[in-house]
Amino acid sequence: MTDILTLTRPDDWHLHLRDEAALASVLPYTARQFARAIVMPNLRPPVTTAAQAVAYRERILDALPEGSDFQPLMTMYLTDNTPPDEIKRAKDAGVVALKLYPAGATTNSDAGVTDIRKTYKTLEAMQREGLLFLVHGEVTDGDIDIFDREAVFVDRVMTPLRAAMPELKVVFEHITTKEAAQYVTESDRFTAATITPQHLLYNRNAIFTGGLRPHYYCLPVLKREEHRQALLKAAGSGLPKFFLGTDSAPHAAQLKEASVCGAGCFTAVSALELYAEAFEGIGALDKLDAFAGHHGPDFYGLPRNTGTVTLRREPWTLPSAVPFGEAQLKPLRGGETLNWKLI
Ligand SMILES: NC(=O)N[C@@H](CC(=O)O)C(=O)O
Ligand SMILES: [Zn+2]
Ligand SMILES: [Zn+2]
Repeated sequence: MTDILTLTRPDDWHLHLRDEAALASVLPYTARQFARAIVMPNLRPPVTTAAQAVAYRERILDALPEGSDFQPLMTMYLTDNTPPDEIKRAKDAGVVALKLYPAGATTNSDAGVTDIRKTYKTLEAMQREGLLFLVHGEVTDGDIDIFDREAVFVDRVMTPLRAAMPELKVVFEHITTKEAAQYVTESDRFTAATITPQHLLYNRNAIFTGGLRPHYYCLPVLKREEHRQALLKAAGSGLPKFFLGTDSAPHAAQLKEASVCGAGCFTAVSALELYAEAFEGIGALDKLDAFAGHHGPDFYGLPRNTGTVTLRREPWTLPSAVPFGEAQLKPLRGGETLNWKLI
């Protein structure tokens, strides 16, 4: 049995850092575990211009702990009205990707895209400039069952999008279904996917075990066990199309535990430990290094990190709550024992 895991210093290819006091509270956890992260733009108001992305990057760098060399990789929020010529400015500003939030799909998505065809001119500019397109892959029609929204997105949006924009690099973010895993597995080298720790570790029963558990509620929502098994197979396959993206999404505990609970699981405190548990569960610990440290930078066309991090088999108790500005934040699995520990 392996007791020490040495991994290439990893990156988080899907992360929510928020802003201001919340940003200052959560950033150190990610900066401790990861060298770089793709920072999601769904602030209020969203990050829709290159200038806003540059300003947000400055706020992140200012909030970093002394001596940290963590690097935020910036994204912009695509709207129906993002002008194609903003893409050149984004590229020059070092923005690496734009994010698709179908309007109304998830947390802070009200300014999102109402019909993807409205954005095709801008997507063409991205394809030309080599910016990536990151998609929250759920349709939002009220008549589609929430558990089917990702599978329907594959047919209604992904397939036509790929045909229209064949050389645009697309990351299908936080995939949750066997349909999405299969779609990405069978697609060409321009399509990849991130997978979260919660979708590898839990099926939808986790939301309802002994009562309603808001901290297991994220979007896309946890699915049936057969889907979790398909995600484990994809993550543990060694295929370079699948890589680590925590989707760590902090919401104050008082808002998670309210009559209407925001979507998002906060996993930044113990992300690598949670992935190690998931990979160990399927006997694929040897595949974690490439999933966490190689496939992401290779797909983004960025250098892999040098240096390593070490996980040790050592039981420890995850704090049940951590400060979040003036409020509190409850990590997924808080108060429970984890078997791996980042040292
Ligand atoms: N994943 C979530 O449930 N929530 C994310 C938004 C998102 O990634 O969809 C958030 O910003 O809170
Ligand atoms: Zn999302
Ligand atoms: Zn997210």
